[in-house]
Amino acid sequence: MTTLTLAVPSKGRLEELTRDWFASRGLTITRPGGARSYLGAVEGAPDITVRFFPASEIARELIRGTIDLGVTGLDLIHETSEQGPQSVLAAGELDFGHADVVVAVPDAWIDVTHMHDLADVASDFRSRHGRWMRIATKYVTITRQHFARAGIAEYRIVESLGATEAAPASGVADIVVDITSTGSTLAANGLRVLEDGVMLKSQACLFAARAAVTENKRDAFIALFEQIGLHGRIPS
Ligand SMILES: Nc1ncnc2c1ncn2[C@@H]1O[C@H](COP(=O)(O)OP(=O)(O)OP(=O)(O)O)[C@@H](O)[C@H]1O
Ligand SMILES: O=P(O)(O)OC[C@H]1O[C@H](OP(=O)(O)OP(=O)(O)O)[C@H](O)[C@@H]1O
Repeated sequence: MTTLTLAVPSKGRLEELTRDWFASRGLTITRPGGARSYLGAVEGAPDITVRFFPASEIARELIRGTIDLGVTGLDLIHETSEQGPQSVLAAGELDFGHADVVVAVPDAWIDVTHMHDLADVASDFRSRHGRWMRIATKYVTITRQHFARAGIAEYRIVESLGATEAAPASGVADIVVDITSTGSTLAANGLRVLEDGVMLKSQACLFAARAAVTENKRDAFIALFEQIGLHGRIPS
């Protein structure tokens, strides 16, 4: 029997929604070893092995090809590989986990409404303040690519793994690149998204590893995709 390895978010906001999504398609994901076990199963489908990983590790392992299928945010695929979605096979958008990766500046920067204004600020920053403009983010790849496209090179990235929106007020950085859905965290921290500051629109997606769709796994993919309503969506 050919086995498919499916990775499911182990924590965070995507965990429950992913399990709900599969359940609504008749696949009940179980965690026989309890909440702290990282191995799972699908009821009635012994040919599927479930592994629980943080969403960011699912992106990494899909790109490496150590798992066959996984659910993660599109933002994390873009962030984990310079090649973005080309580094994996997209199987379906799951219509939850909608959020945008954005550039946001302090409300007080009233003259800065677009990326071209930010380009002016960045090029003057050093002469005015004696240092580069600093961007707090965990989205280093996405920021570099987007700022290069906008012609902005004069900045420094301050890597931030949590509470990124606090960085400008605490003096750790000047602006942020972060993910947002309701916008309330940015607003609560006195930050405003530039009018052309949406860098990426993300949602949770099902991806397959490029190396996974082999001849001997093809039937297993077809059976699973039939069951979850992604008929004809076998990536190739
Ligand atoms: N505010 C949000 N609204 C909707 N989706 C979000 C939001 N924040 C994050 N996401 C999506 O969920 C994914 C995982 O975010 P989450 O914060 O749950 O990550 P995690 O890996 O569990 O946590 P950590 O970053 O602390 O390890 C993000 O990459 C993004 O696709
Ligand atoms: O636009 P909003 O609805 O305010 O959401 C934005 C927040 O959501 C995410 O954090 P999360 O809540 O996942 O926690 P984290 O900061 O620990 O990653 C993200 O990092 C933002 O901080």
